[in-house]
Amino acid sequence: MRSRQTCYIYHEVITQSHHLESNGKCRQPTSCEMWTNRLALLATMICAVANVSYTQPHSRGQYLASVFSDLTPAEMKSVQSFLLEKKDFNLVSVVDNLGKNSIFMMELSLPNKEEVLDFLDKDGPKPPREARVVIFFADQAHPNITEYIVGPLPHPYYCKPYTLRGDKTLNFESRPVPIAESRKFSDKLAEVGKEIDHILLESTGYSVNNCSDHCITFSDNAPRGQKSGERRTWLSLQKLVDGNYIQAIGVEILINHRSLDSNEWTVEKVWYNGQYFDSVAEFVRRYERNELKKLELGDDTGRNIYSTYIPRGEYKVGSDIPGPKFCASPDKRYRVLGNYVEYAGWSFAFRSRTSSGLQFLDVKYNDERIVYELSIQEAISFYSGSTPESLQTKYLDSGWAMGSVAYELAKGIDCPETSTYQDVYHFYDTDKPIRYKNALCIFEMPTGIPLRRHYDSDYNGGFNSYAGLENHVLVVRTISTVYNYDYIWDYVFYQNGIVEVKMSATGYVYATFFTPDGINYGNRIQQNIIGNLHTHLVNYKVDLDVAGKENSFETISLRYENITNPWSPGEFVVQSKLIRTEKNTEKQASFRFGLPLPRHLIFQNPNKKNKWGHPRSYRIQYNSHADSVLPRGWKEELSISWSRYSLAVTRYNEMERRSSNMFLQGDPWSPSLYFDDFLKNNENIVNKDLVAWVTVGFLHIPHAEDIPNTSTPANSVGFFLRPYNFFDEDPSVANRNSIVVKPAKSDFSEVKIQRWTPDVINPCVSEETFSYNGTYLAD
Ligand SMILES: Cn1cnc(CC=O)c1
Ligand SMILES: [Ca+2]
Ligand SMILES: [Ca+2]
Ligand SMILES: [Cu+2]
Repeated sequence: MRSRQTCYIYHEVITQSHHLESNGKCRQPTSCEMWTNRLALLATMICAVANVSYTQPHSRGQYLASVFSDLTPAEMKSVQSFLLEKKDFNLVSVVDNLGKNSIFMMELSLPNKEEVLDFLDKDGPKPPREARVVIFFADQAHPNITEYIVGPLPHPYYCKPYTLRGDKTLNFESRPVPIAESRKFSDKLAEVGKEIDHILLESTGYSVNNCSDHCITFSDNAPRGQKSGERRTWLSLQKLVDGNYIQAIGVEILINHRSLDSNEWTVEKVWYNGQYFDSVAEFVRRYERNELKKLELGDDTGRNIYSTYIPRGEYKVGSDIPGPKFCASPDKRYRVLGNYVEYAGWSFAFRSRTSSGLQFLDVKYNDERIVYELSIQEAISFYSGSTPESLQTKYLDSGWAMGSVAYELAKGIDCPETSTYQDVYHFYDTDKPIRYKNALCIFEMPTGIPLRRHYDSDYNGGFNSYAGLENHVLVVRTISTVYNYDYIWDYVFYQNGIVEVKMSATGYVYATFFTPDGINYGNRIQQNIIGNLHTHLVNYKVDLDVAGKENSFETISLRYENITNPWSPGEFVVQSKLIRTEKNTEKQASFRFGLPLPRHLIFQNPNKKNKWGHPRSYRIQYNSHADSVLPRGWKEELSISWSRYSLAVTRYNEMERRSSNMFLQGDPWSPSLYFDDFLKNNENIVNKDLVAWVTVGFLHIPHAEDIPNTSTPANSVGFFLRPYNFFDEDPSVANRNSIVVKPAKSDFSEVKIQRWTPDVINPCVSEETFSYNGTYLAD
């Protein structure tokens, strides 16, 4: 019997037998229990025949959310076995096989939204589970990358070409660099090292071969060339010490690795101390003849500490005492059932998409859907510099396995110890599913600022009342480490219907060797190091379904008006007036990046009104400080055309599931996905299923304090989804944690405290009961 496989037959039969209410509770307890027992037995038997073990979903919500759950390791293995049996595919292991056919990646392929909604909302059939599989066919007359849909899971019998990218083909050179290819970079460097190690040793004290504790490593950059079809990568040589990313030694090498036979790879250029050479031989010859400006880094004993975490210096007040810790009661106020979460009014499903990262689905508040999908699409960092690598670097991180590099979270540092941690499985550049232990955390926390409060003074040293509500939020977090950088992805669910989406950047900056003109592109952040200017941009897909799928989009701006003062004739009053503008088409609803946005951006259902007659709406509010990274249409810019807009609103289209993909990094010049095409037909967006494509980011000019790491404070960007006349009042009024205090005696010697939760004394709740005085009289 296969392990960890979920079989939901029982639940489906139960649901369809109408013994369950839509909330998953038994309608007629006695007969339901009887059915439950009988069907559980039946289900166990059916599942056993189907060779899968039976797991009972705990709630209807969990059962429904399973339509979005990532592939299980068992499903991945069954897809792999099914494909390996296809003789015409001729698949072999990814290990050490540049020129062979192999499975590169697989992940869940979501069913169409229509089908999913039918299942979620109308008791329709559960759509079959399918995998999207990326295969590198290297061993062909025309090597190609082909994507397939394999299903139904867990026992696949079909394999169909993936058609959701339309007719755009994938250029073979656009494939991400697999580990097997990356290892060949090391081999090539070792080969080059044989010719240049004596120079490296003399110049830097470090070498590639026979180097003991003075070894050289490298970072490879991208894009890998200047035009479509190229695979030419600059390697920047660095000291192999902790924090090698900020330990460049002033040597960069350009490798042409287009051939699938690494013996045919060539070194096309060498850059050394600001000078270019056309070959390794030319470099060695000119060095030996003293025809170049030599590097002299000298003895670096004790000088590498800057890139480490080893404490140095001292605070005024000693920090050798452990700091306060996060404390939570063991009775959690949220429920995590597989990929389904419930918290306060919220419920949602989530998954950790291998290709691009976290994706939230079917996000509901009080059982009403607000967002169908909220997901990361792409994270980029485009650089400037004076060294060949830095002026070339334009990273599109989904080309660097952004979704699959969410590693183990450290309890108490990356997330509170008391969080719920989940393992995540990926099948990416591997021959078997890989478990990423504790790669995702979910926790509730107090924000340390009230959600709302009011102190009602009597303006005479006392008060009429005090009332407040503590602000607790639920956070779902993963952290992707894309080589040097660590991106912390937070999704924060507030009790008042707000969702905050936030990316915080930390980790090592990407830094290059100091050259005098480097100062035009960054700050000198160590003796030999420039921190190069770059812009981080993140694109998100937000498929809001506000009070239904049929939505419209409106902006609100302010305009000054100059009117006659009605109560003082002859006087004029200047004030702001609301300008509400409904945007009718996709082009009207796309806003140039870098230009100020209208004050409010509102998604609404014009046919559903709140109690006060306003269309029920959600608003997107930005926290972003970036400008564009390249002129429109310039070469690599074509691959990030989503970055032309801080917001683009499109009509939902099943063919427009994502704005980016893992192949654009490899060929940004003739992109296999061109976001601007989504807007080309300029569809009408009034009363339609709408999708918002949100771009946020920040300019980063690394400075001395980015050593050793970029720190999270002040390096966060994101946006809020906030209710805007969606409710009739703040829905956090349902929260029972409110506290109201009123004087019980006119001399304030006693107060009356009103509360709706027990006043518990417990170190994780509080160390003393709540008390309040309220007066502000002099002692
Ligand atoms: C190699 N690489 C790709 N992306 C990064 C993060 C940003 O600089 C690094
Ligand atoms: Ca369109
Ligand atoms: Ca929508
Ligand atoms: Cu940065």
